[in-house]
Amino acid sequence: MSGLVARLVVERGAFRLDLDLTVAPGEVVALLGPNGAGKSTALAALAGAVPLTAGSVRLDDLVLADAGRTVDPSRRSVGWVLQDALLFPHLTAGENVAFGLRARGVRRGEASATAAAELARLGIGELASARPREISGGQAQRVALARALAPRPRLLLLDEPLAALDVEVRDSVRAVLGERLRGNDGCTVLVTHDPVDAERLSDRIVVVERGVAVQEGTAAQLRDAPATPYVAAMFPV
Ligand SMILES: Nc1ncnc2c1ncn2[C@@H]1O[C@H](COP(=O)(O)OP(=O)(O)OP(=O)(O)O)[C@@H](O)[C@H]1O
Repeated sequence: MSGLVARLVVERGAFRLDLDLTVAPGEVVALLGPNGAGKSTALAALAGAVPLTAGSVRLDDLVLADAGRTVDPSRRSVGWVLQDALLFPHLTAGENVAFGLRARGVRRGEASATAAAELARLGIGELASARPREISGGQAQRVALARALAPRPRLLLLDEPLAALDVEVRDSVRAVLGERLRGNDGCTVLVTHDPVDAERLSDRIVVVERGVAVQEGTAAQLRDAPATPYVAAMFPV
């Protein structure tokens, strides 16, 4: 079966995450939940940055992780974007985007052409030669998204990618990201505590509270029949 099929069991002190997650190719699934629910832990486990206590992560035909084992990062087709762009300050925007492609063995000319095309898709083609200190926070986050998307990862992990942005900038980056995700054939998992991000960017929302999924569905389904007070508060009628 293609796509992501994961059972994530992670124990961190007193906290236990126990989450089943499947994402079809082309699908965007949002993990929505309050602080400390385990969303970032789930994403880090999918990325191989946190070991599984039990369970497994399978992406297409490859097992990326199971208890006590993760596949070498070079064999994982995974892109990860965090709240802060974390660009390399000494590289231009185009070089930042090309970096991941070069690391995968893509030749310099092809990597820079692909990087330029990806920056253009995210609406910042004119910034390819700019350095991170010359661009705004919203532009930097678009560069970080371009860097993750350019190698066409089979799995894209977005951890609160809009949370650090001002409201107006947030709306425009959300719109461009939504458009880009609609044309993406990989699996995407978006972590957010913002119901607007979840509703606008995902096909399906999984609500996580205290390490477990309490409900899943579209925003309309969650609004119609909220399973917990948190879901009711996030999706008022
Ligand atoms: N490095 C760590 N070591 C031990 N426990 C941790 C570590 N990181 C997170 N935790 C614990 O794991 C639990 C889940 O945290 P996590 O960051 O995954 O939640 P979250 O839903 O992403 O919340 P937030 O929105 O606040 O980031 C919390 O109880 C937290 O204290």
